[in-house]
Amino acid sequence: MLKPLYAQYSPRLADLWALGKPRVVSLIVFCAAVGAAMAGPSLDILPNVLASLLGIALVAMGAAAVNCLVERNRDAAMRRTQGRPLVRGSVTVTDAALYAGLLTLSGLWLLASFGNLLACALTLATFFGYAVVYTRWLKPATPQNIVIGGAAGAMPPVLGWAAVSGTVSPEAAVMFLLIYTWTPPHFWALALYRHLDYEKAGLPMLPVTHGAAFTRHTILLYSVMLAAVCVLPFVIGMSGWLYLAVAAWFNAGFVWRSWKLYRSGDEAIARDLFRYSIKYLAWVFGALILDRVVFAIW
Ligand code: HEM
Ligand SMILES: CC(C)=CCC/C(C)=C/CC/C(C)=C/COP(=O)(O)OP(=O)(O)O
Repeated sequence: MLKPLYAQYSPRLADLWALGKPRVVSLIVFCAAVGAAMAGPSLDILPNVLASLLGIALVAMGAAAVNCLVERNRDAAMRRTQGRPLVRGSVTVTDAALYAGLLTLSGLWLLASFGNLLACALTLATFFGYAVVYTRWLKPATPQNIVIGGAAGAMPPVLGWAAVSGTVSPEAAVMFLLIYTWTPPHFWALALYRHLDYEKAGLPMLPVTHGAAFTRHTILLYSVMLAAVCVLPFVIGMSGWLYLAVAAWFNAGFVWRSWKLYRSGDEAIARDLFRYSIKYLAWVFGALILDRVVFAIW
């Protein structure tokens, strides 16, 4: 006897969870939370802020699931992504589409109901920027994909700020610039030691189109630009000396690793820089909050 279709196939929760790229999204939500905290919310709107952050998390996971859906054939060609649920067939295309739709719509509903329309509209635009513009058009079209598409990834603190204040401000723009300048070296470090994957998938990433030496040089230039951008929160009076000290320490580590990579081209150094880039962003955004809290208590 044939079993009903759903008895033969049932997506495991762990597979659906993986589709939303939870580790990347956790840092995205942390940056959104810092953006929200920097806007100075009063305690009585805390439930609204938490609901808005949950909304941002759900839309970001929805966007990641759409990315996995659109890229399932490219993912099958790359070692790093071969184990993804849609490649293994542990989640069907229909289920992934329904899941992505459910996450995105419930996230947008939370933002519209407990945040405000500006935060909801900006989050929808960010979803479109990553899931459609970057994934569908930019990624296969140009080695500048990450530079242009990075604008979507840089939005989370702006979304957090907008959810609290209902506006966008120079402070939010500075936090945007931090992630925007950080994204290319974050990604190109990984692309350097995964260039064979990208070649196989036919994606025009910088190390594939312009070679490793050019990519290493560009990473170094971006890391110097990033160090300059990192001073901006202090310059515009948004943060104090504590932020500046932590940012200076982590920027020194970033430029030092980029310099070593530029000089040697060793793949182990590229791996180290990629891992460090994640720690870097968490600490620099953490320092924005730490600085605020310490000086409020002082
Ligand atoms: C369009 C911009 C971005 C690109 C192209 C990009 C690319 C990547 C890639 C290819 C990976 C490896 C993922 C894996 O091994 O499965 C990765 C990992 C990661 N990215 Fe990004 N990234 C971008 C933006 C961001 C942003 C904005 C954040 C956070 C604010 C972020 C945080 C992370 C984290 C935390 C990981 C590690 C995930 C893990 O350990 O599994 N990325 N990124
Ligand atoms: C709030 C909101 C809607 C945010 C959306 C922005 C977002 C999810 C950015 C994530 C960036 C990311 C996972 C890049 C991975 O690059 P890739 O997709 O090229 O990597 P892959 O090869 O691992 O798929």
